[in-house]
Amino acid sequence: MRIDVVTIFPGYFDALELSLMGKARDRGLIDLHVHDLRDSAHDKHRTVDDTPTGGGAGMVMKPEPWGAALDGILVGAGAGSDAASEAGEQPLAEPAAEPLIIFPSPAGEVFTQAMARELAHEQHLVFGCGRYEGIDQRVFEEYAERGRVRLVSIGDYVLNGGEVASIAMVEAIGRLLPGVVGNPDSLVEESHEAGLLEYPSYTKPAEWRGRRVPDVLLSGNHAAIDAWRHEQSVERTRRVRPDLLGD
Ligand SMILES: Nc1nc2cc(Br)ccc2s1
Repeated sequence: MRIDVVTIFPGYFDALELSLMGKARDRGLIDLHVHDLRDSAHDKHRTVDDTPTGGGAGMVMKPEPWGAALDGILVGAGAGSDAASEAGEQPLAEPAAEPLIIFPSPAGEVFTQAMARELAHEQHLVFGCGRYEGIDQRVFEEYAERGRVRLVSIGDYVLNGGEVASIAMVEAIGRLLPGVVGNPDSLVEESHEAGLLEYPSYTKPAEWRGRRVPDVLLSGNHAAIDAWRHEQSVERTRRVRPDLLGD
């Protein structure tokens, strides 16, 4: 999977050089490209924001730098117009899959494990990280007309920008790609994977500060263990997230 990120704070994405995401990149499972939006701001001061038209507090991200940055990514991916297609000729190679552009936004659809699974099938994702009071609305309109755009929220709270949300989504999606996590079985019984929260986990020692591991887990009776774990998942979900059960 190719992932492009547009941001005024590229340094945030150094976090994706670590751990599993870093290994996935080293192994070519994820091809990450981070673009500084200011490199697409061609005025003398590399301006990316301006005051809100109609008044109001804060600043809004200007459309021109976003247009230059996203065009550069889309045309580079063969998803925008190019000389061959403009000349009406057949492209030499099969055009690349059309990228999906994701703008993290508190006003977006809520990101879920189901969406992570869905997006893990994409060949090319582009994350546009807004800051300030957001991005000029015409950017969303422009790219929704030319391709696929989704505004996505990672929760009902407001961050200072889309970078942290993008990192969260890249990790949630990236870990589902074949070969990224060592044992794919570990993806099956996680919270939200089957619409339930995961059961509590234990390891050695069998007793710690007078607290024993539940006897069933020491029984070797795997049918009983599976039943206990499912019961624990349902009980935890009903207690903590009854909405997931439709209650
Ligand atoms: N929860 C979220 N808050 C924000 C704030 C900004 Br500014 C941009 C994107 C997001 S996603």
